[in-house]
Order: sequence, then structure tokens, then C-alpha cells
Amino acid sequence: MAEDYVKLLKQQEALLATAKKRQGQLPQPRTTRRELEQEYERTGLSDLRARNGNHLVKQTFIGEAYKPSIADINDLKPIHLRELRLETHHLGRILIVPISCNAVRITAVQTGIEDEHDRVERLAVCNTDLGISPSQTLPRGSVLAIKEPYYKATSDGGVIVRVDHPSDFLILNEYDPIIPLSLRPRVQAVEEERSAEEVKKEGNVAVGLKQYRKATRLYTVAIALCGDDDAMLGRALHRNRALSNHYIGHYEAAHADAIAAIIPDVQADDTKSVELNTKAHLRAGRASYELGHFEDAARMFTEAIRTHTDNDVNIELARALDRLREAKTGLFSFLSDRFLGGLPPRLDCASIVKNTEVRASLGRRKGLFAVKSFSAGDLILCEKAFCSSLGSDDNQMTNITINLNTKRMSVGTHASLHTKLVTQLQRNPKQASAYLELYDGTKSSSTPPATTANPPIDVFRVQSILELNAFGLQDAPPPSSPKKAAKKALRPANDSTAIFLRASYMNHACDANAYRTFISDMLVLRATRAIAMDEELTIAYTRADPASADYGTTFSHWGFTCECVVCKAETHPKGSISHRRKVVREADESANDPANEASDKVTPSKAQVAAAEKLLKRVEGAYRQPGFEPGVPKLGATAIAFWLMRAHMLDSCDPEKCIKLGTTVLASLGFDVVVDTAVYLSQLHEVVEGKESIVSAQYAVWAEEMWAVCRGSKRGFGERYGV
Ligand SMILES: C[S@@+](CC[C@H](N)C(=O)[O-])C[C@H]1O[C@@H](n2cnc3c(N)ncnc32)[C@H](O)[C@@H]1O
Repeated sequence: MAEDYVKLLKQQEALLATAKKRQGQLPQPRTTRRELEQEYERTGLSDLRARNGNHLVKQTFIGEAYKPSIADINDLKPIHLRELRLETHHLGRILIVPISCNAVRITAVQTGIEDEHDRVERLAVCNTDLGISPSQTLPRGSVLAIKEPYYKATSDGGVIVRVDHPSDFLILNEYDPIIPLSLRPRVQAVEEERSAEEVKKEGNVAVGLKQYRKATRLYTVAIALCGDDDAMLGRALHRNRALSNHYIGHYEAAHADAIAAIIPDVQADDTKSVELNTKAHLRAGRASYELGHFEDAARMFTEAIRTHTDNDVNIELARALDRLREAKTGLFSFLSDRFLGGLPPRLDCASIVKNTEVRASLGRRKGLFAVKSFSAGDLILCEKAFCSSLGSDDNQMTNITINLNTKRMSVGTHASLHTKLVTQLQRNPKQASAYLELYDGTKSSSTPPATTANPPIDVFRVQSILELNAFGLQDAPPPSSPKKAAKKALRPANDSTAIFLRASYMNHACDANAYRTFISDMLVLRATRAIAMDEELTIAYTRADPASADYGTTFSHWGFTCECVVCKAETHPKGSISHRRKVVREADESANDPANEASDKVTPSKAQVAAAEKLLKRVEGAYRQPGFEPGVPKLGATAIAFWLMRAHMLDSCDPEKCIKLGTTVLASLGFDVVVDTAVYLSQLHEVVEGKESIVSAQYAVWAEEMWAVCRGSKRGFGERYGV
């Protein structure tokens, strides 16, 4: 499968090179308006998705990166469709065109545009909000401004105006003076004569119709018309816009509007103003809650409750106080031993990150550090996802994203996570700066100083950060067996990915001191051993596969080579590497072979056990190599030693042999944990040494601790092991 992707990447690079050859050309019109209309009526998603067996596969190619336009719309010189040159960014120019077709969502939202000279073109707007229908993103009949337009040759030999950065296009208000007279609607007459009050009423109608984007635009027009003339009306407009902004997810703007709506110095008997302020406080509190600013949310709800004793507000305040408690104490109900209930895929909860700090990490830019000491099993942090894309959102479809800039390929929900992130960052610029601080793979990876208050979001940068920082919510870390790895090449569509702003700063170590797991969209990080204050926190990004021929390139996706003792030993230049890989592969295949089942139902035969014992001996022999001093984990022995331990336990003949095999499993892992093995060892020591066995008790405690490390909490341990 990986070869297929390399082929795809090469194909796209070749297409890009062919397209580049047409750079500067002025193609003649090939399509009529009618043809375009028909094309978009016909086009459905199914046309553009390749089928792979029963599985839908959607491919997204991230083309050559370019920066979003930072030019002011009024400083740009108009350009016509017939002047557009291929493979060119028309810097300093603006395209003002009506939308002439119904928009459809393919990978991007596509439609037809035409100018006043009756020239038509295809338009593709990428990275648009998934929650908005194509017809709302690009409403037919409305006039669009495209800043510094990019005209492209497509892979089928056609041409298209392509917008990658959502901030590079905007739907113009129909009265906007920038629209050429010939494109203005005939009825547009008296905008200047309309009052702020009239426009506000229109906004209220739009709210009534749930057209919150339109309402927000109208309130903005009304605020401009109102100026400083009428403070009361101005506050009312901000109060209304707080609501419409909230509905479209612009929480930062909603909060600012709600605060601007608060009437100062209100007397207690001025019931009308008191009521209006209650509304403003409520809206500010709700916006803060969505932004995870629970302290402010609680303050705002408390203010609202002072004048308004509605039970719903009490519930909202209680919720905000719960979040505050979680963030301060780390006591989450779903982490408690007794909590066994099912959980929604996205949790309503706070994060607790105060025991960690982002600091410089030698040779790795930044890292995450402990600000206090931890014992093994301790909770280090719990972090709610900043943005997540769940496989269940994607309807049994596998997304493949191939980035021609970074040459990285991602499979799973990365494509929709990218679109969601772009939307979220655009809506909430303060949050955007925290995301854009994350590592993007370049040497100068930090946010360039902003030239404007709300700099446009560079979608290519969002993508490269995503590639290096996203966590797969279900694999912590992914399986190492070749069979499972092969399956992973085309992950199931229900794979989920998320961004965690704090946990992303953790660097990799194979013998990591922390282990992450996930409860819904919450990342739970626990210490795998004692951690000193100021020690850097590390996790294993992925478990290297000791049977894989390309062990040394395991971390090439992230652009580093692991220098840990295991990786160094596994790639030691003087070792017989290919022989060891071969023996380990054989042992893994044998342990995972369904014909060698060792379970409560099937006890393996003596011949199978003898064959496995031989294999383990060969594996152990293959590890007598430079670099593998005693104490260095020998990962290739794990699967076969664990299989043997189970087989012997099922046969229940020789507890001492089982203990030996169990300790081989743990020694082979060195840094990893297998709770089953620890529980078995606890039981076996009890059999050999009696009920008072101290080693048995220690294994039992350790097993429970490690269960919590591996799963985030202890819930479920008792049920599985009957304790
Ligand atoms: C998710 S980021 C981790 C935080 C990052 N160091 C930063 O400055 O924001 C992943 C990147 O960190 C670096 N990194 C992580 N673990 C490393 C390691 N063990 N050795 C060298 N570089 C590492 C790599 O550049 C990798 O692409």
C-alpha cells in the first residue's frame, strides 16, 4: 500500500510539473455558462471518489504552498477573467465576479463564476467550513471578491480559479461600492439612506430565520452606521451580534460583543437595563465556556444570577464551577474507580496541565517539562482536545492526504481535521496563535510577527503543523506486529485524530517516562516511572517494529533519528541486523498465527510448544549482538515469550517455568508494560510461595497501577481480573 502512495505522490509531482509548463499562458474560453451550470448540476461526490473494494477512498492533494494575501481589498487593482494567466498568482489584483452556478462540495467547494464580459470559469474554494452547505459558502447570484487570484491548470487539462486560503475570498455586501456598476443589482438603491435601526431589524429577521452569518454581517453594517451617535443602540447591536457570532462559532468575537453590550453604572431599580445586562453577561459567559475560559464563564454567570434567578443559569454556573474544579484538582468523574458508564465521543470537561511547562529542549527546539515530581502511575496531565475529527464523522470513508510540500502522507481523518482546524482558527484568532506556535517542521518554526490584529490563516502551515502534531485517538501507541501494521496501512474509517496544544510539545523517547492514552477526546498522561521535578516528559510516538527491515527509518515522518539504547542497538553497524529481523519476523508470525491459538478454548499441543521454545531460543541467540548488553530491551522476544507463557499457563503444569517466561516478557519489553503478564506473575508467585507472597502482592499492585497508566484510569481492572 505504501508503494501505491509513493506512486500517487510521483504522479501528482509529474502533473504539477506539466501544469507548470503552461505558466503564463492565456487560455481561450472553452466552456459556456450553460455547460458549466449543467456540469455542476451533474457533479456529485460519487464522481470524484475512487472506490477501493467496498471502501470509499477520498484523496486530497495539498499543492504547492503560497502565502495568504495580506493586502487590503481597497488597495488591489481589478482584473478580469480574460486577463488571468495560468499557474500565476496575480499579486496586487482583485477579481470581482458574480457566482453563476449552484455550488457543490467535491474536495473543495466548486462553482462557476462569470464577469461582466460574459467570460465564465470554474472556481474551487478549498478548506471551507464543513458545517456550512456549499450553497451558503458560495451563494449563487452573490458577488465574490477574490484577492490576488490564482489561476491553475487542472489534471484533466482544464483550468480553474483556485482559492486555498479562506481569507482570500469574501462575499461582498450587495451594496459594496467596490462592485462595478455593471454588476450591481438594479434594486440596490438606498443603502446610504437606511438607518442603523432598519438594518438591525433586518438582522433580527435573519436571526429568526437562523441565518446567523447574514445576521452577523447586517449587525456589523448597522454598528458602522450607528457610530458613536446612539450608545444604547450600539450596545443593543453588540448584544445581538454576540448571539449570532456565538451560533457561527465565533466565540472570541461573541465574547467581545457581549462585553461591549454591558451598560455601565446601572441602578437596581432600572429593571430594563438590569435585564439587558443579564443577557450580556449570559452571552459573555457562554462564549467563555466554549473557549475553555471557565473562570471568566463562572464570573459572568454569577453576575447574571445576581439579577436573574433562572434555574438554567444555575445549571450553567454549576457546570462552569465543575470545570474549574477539574482544572484545579484533576478530579474527573470518569477517572474514578467506580465510574463505569459509557462516554460520548467528545467530553464536556476541563484540562489540567498546570504540572507541566513548555521549555527549550536541547537540540529539539521545545519540549514539555515536569514542574513537580511524580511517582509511577501518577496523573501528569489530562487534556481536552483542542480540535478533533472522529472517524464516525467521516461516514466509513478513508481519507488519504498527500502533501506535495512536505512529501508526507496521512491516512485517516487528517483531511477533515485540517478543514475543521482552519475553520476554528479563522473564527477564533487568539486560539490560532497558540496553534501556530506548534512545530511546523521548519528550522524557524515559530509564528512570524503579525502585521495585522487578525492575520490570515495560512492553510499550508496549518497542514504541516497538523502532520507533526496530531494524535491518533485510538492507537496509543499503534501495534507493532507486521500483520497489524499491514492493516494499518489502510486504516479503518473510524480512526480519529485530534490536536492537543500542550501534549504536542512532548518529544519522543522509546523508553519514555510517560504514557498517553485517551478517554473519548481527552488525553490522559501518566508517569511510567518516577519523574523528578524539571525532568523532560517524553512519550513513545510509535512503537518501533523489531521485525521491520526499515527499523532505522521509523521516525523519518517526524524528521529525526532516535538515539535511545534500543534504537542504537537495533541499528548497530556491527550487528547481524537482517538475520535478527528475519528470526524475529518468524517468531512474531508464529505467535500471531491463528493456527497456534492459545486461549481458554484451545490449549496448544506439545509439538507447538516445543517449536515455539526453539524459536524463542533462536530469537534470544539473535540478540547476542553488539549493543544488546544485559538490561537493554529485546523487543523481538516479547511476542513469542508471551505466547509460551500463556501456553504453559493453560497447561497449568509448571509455575516456575511460567515465572521465568513472564520475566522474559517483561525484560524483553524493558520499558513497556503488559498488565496480563504482571497479573499472571502475581498469581504464579502465590501458587509457588503461598498466599503471603510479598512478590505476588507487589505484582498485583503494579498490575493495577500499570492498568491505570495504559488506560488512563483504574476502571475496568476489577472486572477483567476478578479482583
Ligand atoms: C510534536 S513535536 C514535539 C515538540 C517539538 N520538539 C517542538 O519544538 O515543538 C515533534 C517534533 O519534535 C522533534 N523530536 C521529537 N522527539 C525527538 C527526538 N527524540 N529526537 C530529536 N527530535 C525529536 C522532531 O523534530 C519532531 O518532528
